[in-house]
Amino acid sequence: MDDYIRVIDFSAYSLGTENIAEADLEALTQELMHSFTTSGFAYLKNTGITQQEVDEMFDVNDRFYDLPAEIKEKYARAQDTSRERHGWACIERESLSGLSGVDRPGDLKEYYGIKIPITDDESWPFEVPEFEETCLNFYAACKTLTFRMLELIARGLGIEVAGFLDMFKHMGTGPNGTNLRSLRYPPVPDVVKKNQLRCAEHTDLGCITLLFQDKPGLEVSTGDDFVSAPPIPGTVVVNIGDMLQRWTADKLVSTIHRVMIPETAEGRGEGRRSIAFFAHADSDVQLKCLDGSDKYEPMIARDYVKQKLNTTYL
Ligand SMILES: O=C(O)CCC(=O)C(=O)O
Ligand SMILES: [Fe+2]
Repeated sequence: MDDYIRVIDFSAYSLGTENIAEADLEALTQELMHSFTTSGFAYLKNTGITQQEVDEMFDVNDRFYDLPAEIKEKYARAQDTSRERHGWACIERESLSGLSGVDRPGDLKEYYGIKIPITDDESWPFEVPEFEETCLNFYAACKTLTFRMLELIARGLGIEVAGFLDMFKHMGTGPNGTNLRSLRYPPVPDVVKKNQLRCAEHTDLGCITLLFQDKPGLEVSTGDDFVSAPPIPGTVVVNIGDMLQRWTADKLVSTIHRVMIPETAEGRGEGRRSIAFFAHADSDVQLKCLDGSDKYEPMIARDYVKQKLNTTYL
């Protein structure tokens, strides 16, 4: 099972590299496709996103989370369950168990969702002056890395690269559900509700997720069991979401994962932080099986997201 979530060296196509040799691109494509068609998960090392950038994101988000609740409340995300919204969500506001059909209490996490461009009724927390810039820079880096992966995925699927990338052209600028989310799991309270987890088992609903984490707790399903996917310094976890599984007629797999409550008293006394970048196709894209089959009915991305999100807010 050691090989279930492989570490892939992305240095040939890391951010900032140009003029990549065809053989390197092909090798990387094969490695990614192996992981995405088996466990649906991989670690990428040497992506070009540095640990310093990740630490700055953790730091600036901590400064927001450390504000009094009444200030954070000003930045609460709109209670609109039909789409991703920009803003903060308090502990137990969301249970991702809805996505897997299991009944659990709200997750023991708070989060801030960055969904750009922001709308007239949304804002950035001015109490943490560097928040907006740090988050926007990190979003840009995640977007570039995602586009590189989408390009390799298109190659791996044998479809036209430019046409596929065009279906993500509004990411960060227009109608597209992509969002960057920082998550903070507080030290576990003395009393925990029955069946409550830090993050309930679920599959991600978008196309590709990038995940940066500072402590163990993440577990990935193998079908009949779970394996842990602890942080490996200098790497980012990448996984496939439901939208891409459906779109590829199940060739790429979206795998169940969760974040458990630590078993030891020491672990429970510590908080945990993560940052997830959920990349979606443009909202008006028709998700029609890319292999030309009719395994799934064509569906508009916006409607797909709406249907999934309706299950997660409490
Ligand atoms: O915090 C983590 O490590 C994972 C969170 C997650 O899977 C999610 O928010 O979709
Ligand atoms: Fe997830």
